[in-house]
Amino acid sequence: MKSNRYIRQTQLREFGPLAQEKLQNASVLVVGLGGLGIPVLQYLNAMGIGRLGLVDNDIIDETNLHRQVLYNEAEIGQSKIEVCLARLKEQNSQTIIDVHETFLNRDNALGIIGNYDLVVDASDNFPTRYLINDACIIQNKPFVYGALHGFEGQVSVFNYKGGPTYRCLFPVMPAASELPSCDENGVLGVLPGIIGNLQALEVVKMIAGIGEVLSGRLLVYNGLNTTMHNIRFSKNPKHSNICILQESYQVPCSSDLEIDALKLQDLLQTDQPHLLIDVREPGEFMEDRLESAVNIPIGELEDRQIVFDNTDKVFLICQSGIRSMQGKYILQKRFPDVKFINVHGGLNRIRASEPLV
Ligand SMILES: Nc1ncnc2c1ncn2[C@@H]1O[C@H](COP(=O)(O)OP(=O)(O)OP(=O)(O)O)[C@@H](O)[C@H]1O
Repeated sequence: MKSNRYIRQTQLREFGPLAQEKLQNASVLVVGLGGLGIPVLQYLNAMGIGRLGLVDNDIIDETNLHRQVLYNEAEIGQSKIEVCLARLKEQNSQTIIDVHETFLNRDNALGIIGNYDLVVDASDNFPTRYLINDACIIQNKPFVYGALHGFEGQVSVFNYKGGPTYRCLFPVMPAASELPSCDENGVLGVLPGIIGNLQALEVVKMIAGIGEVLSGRLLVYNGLNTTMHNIRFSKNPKHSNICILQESYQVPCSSDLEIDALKLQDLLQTDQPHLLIDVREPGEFMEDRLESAVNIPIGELEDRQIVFDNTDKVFLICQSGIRSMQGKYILQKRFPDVKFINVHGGLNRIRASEPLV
């Protein structure tokens, strides 16, 4: 008997029964069953992706519940993958679901990823993200990236039809001191829902062959002022020719290349020559900026001419400290003799500390 299950999406002229059939024939691996992975899986499963792969080895914690909305109170302490499997089966009995009850690592990545058409990175750490990137390059699979920090989220599609990869944008893994500390890992429950849904949409567009895939563009969503910016970037063959996985994927130990945003203003008032580069988009810069900042959007850092004069320190700032950290890597590679310092916490941290007028 013909089912009406997908009729409300097959009715869309640009989508139609053919695209539905493509979803049915597709396989997608989702790495991480947390804040991002759950909305991704619920929608891909509901929309009729034929085969889904789940990877995670975590258990449900009470602090997950405000954003990982598939899990409930009675399931605290239970395996995420088991609970997910049961829920997804209830939701759509036709989907084939593979479970990989493990963390993706250097030894299992190629074996697991090789079985799927594309990968969704819904993890929460840099080693996993770089591992997924490298394994996807080796196996020629696209991967959909999503990341969160505070009220900001990022989405992109890497390695799509030979397009730019994660390393074209962020060549090397940030060092330990450049990562947000544990007490700054807060996330508003709804934000992963928004970012995860954008990831799911990119998956569906790629498989169905509709719309314009977010390849070569980093979408930055700011939940506080409800803005979305696209940062364009291109392929860099230096960073995208990968044939084997690295020996290990670990956050490197680190140095002193970061300053707390609250200390920045004191420092700017000293006589020491400095340059403060704001790597946000021009629209964001016009809305709010520090007085001495010059604006060079992150997408222009690779090519724009920059004059350092006698400056021995260059500070990089953005809204939350994430894009500026990424900008630091781009500039450090271009100008190895200059000291670039990321402003940790960015403008958000400075503005939050100011008294209300
Ligand atoms: N290498 C990996 N392989 C598979 N899953 C991973 C890997 N690294 C992280 N994950 C999973 O990705 C998910 C990320 O979820 P999320 O960012 O919402 O945070 P969490 O780890 O559940 O919670 P918290 O950060 O509060 O401890 C987690 O379930 C985590 O176990």
